[in-house]
Amino acid sequence: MADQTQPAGSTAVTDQGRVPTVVVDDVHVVYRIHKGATGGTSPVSALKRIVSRTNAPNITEVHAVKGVSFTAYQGEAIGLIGSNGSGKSTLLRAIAGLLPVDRGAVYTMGQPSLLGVNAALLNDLSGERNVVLGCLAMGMAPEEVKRLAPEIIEFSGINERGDFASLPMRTYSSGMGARLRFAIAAAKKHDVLLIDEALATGDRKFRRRSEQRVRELRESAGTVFLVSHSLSSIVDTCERTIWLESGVLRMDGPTEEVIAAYENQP
Ligand SMILES: Nc1ncnc2c1ncn2[C@@H]1O[C@H](COP(=O)(O)OP(=O)(O)OP(=O)(O)O)[C@@H](O)[C@H]1O
Repeated sequence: MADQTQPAGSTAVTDQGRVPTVVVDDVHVVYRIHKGATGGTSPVSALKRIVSRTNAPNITEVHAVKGVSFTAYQGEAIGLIGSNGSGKSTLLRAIAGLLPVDRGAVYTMGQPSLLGVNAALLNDLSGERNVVLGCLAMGMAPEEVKRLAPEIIEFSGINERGDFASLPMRTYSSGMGARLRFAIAAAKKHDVLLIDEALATGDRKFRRRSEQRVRELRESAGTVFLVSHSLSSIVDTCERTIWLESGVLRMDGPTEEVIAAYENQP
């Protein structure tokens, strides 16, 4: 959701001259899972319910994010940590505007870009074609795409073991696909870039390159969020970290302090 209280392009400067890019205000996200009275949501069970006129499906609720609030500023890289199922990916998707919030609100500068390992590229098209489509979809001009495409392919490293850029993406390993997705998204300057585990999928050499790129994106005044189970990636990339547990914000502060508390929990 875009900030409706600020006209586009305005820079409300608060808190010692820092420019806020994302304001998360008491956000709750609830997933509603439809469980059929006769078991399941398949067309077969739905038809059985219709024919037998049994009750509408039961709905189970999962309250994945519970009242989270924080403000992110321009130039910050913020790590999101927490155990499995603590709500990290859900919060990122809510910031990206891909999930509706149940209560509270998210205000962002521009449209945040979510870079996940599942970001959509077309498997039947070559890496090269996906680079072009991905860049056009991010709003780049065709000349800019033409200029940047070789750099993106090189950054992704997919051609290190042969000419994979001209082969369909379905021939890529999952790591190669993730690297290409990262390379495409990182080619553009984003006001707010959300990265979900993408760095963890590359090999060591690629990880170093991508961490360097995250630093550059930060320096070009964007805000970067990084969800990762690799605490070393978070330490190397982020100076601020938010720790979520069971959907609740447990701690928000300098990375070393938050990671020390996370590692020392009983
Ligand atoms: N599409 C969905 N439908 C229903 N419940 C979901 C869905 N996605 C996530 N959940 C639930 O929401 C909660 C938070 O999940 P989420 O994926 O945000 O956690 P996470 O911290 O990113 O986990 P992980 O570290 O394992 O990736 C979990 O209880 C999960 O079961």
